[in-house]
Amino acid sequence: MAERGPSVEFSGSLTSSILPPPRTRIFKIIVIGDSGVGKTCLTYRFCAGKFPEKTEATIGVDFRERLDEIDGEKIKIQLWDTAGQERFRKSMVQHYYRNVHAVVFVYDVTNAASFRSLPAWIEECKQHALGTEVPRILVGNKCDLQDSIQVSTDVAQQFADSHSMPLFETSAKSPNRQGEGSYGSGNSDHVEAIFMTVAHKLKSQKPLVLSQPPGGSGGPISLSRGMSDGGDVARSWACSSC
Ligand SMILES: Nc1nc2c(ncn2[C@@H]2O[C@H](COP(=O)(O)OP(=O)(O)OP(=O)(O)O)[C@@H](O)[C@H]2O)c(=O)[nH]1
Repeated sequence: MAERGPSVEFSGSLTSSILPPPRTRIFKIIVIGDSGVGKTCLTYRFCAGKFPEKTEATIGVDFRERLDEIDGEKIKIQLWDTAGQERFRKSMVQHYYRNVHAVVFVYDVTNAASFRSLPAWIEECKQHALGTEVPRILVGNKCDLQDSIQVSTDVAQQFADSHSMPLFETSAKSPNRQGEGSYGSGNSDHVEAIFMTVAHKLKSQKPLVLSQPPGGSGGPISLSRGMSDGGDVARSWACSSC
């Protein structure tokens, strides 16, 4: 009869010193819309906490990241600031759409053409196999320019409803006008709250989708299927915190 070897019991503290530290989940959120609507400024505002002094047209894509703790879990919110100009997008476009967790469509409330372009941006997402299971939101930027508004909240809301997206109106430049939180008669949302709402939404979807070991971007990235709900996620969520 074979002898049993010594049994080893791990105490809680020993276990925790042996197990690798928990991985940091990464949420990849792409920000798309016409050139000049303020994608760079919005992503900069969220990641750096301020409005950039000067911006230039994005070429290809820029990444901005922010590490947050949501319900006790470290989450890396990775914003992909994509070029609005066609000539700066071409070679990169397929990279934007790989392993995307959420999409932020941006238009400029003072530029009706940027609003009319939205169906084309939605179509581009569709062509890259991004379905409605991937949470999408609509952001009307530059609400600080109250005298130049060309896209009313009503019209934007109808569009958002017809595409099952929550609508947020904001300003990357002065997101809450010294804390008043509103422009004119409408409400405007903080840039911070908008992206955090997306992150909370993603966090509430169970499976690990894209993860990276702690300690930076050098390590391997592992992938697994996400979006357990199966149903039409975009239809079922809205901003609760703004
Ligand atoms: N008043 C005002 N101006 C803004 C706001 N957001 C951006 N801008 C200005 O709009 C211009 C374009 O902003 P960007 O963030 O570079 O626009 P973009 O969408 O990233 O443009 P591309 O990189 O070409 O796709 C800049 O001059 C910004 O200063 C805002 O909330 N209010």
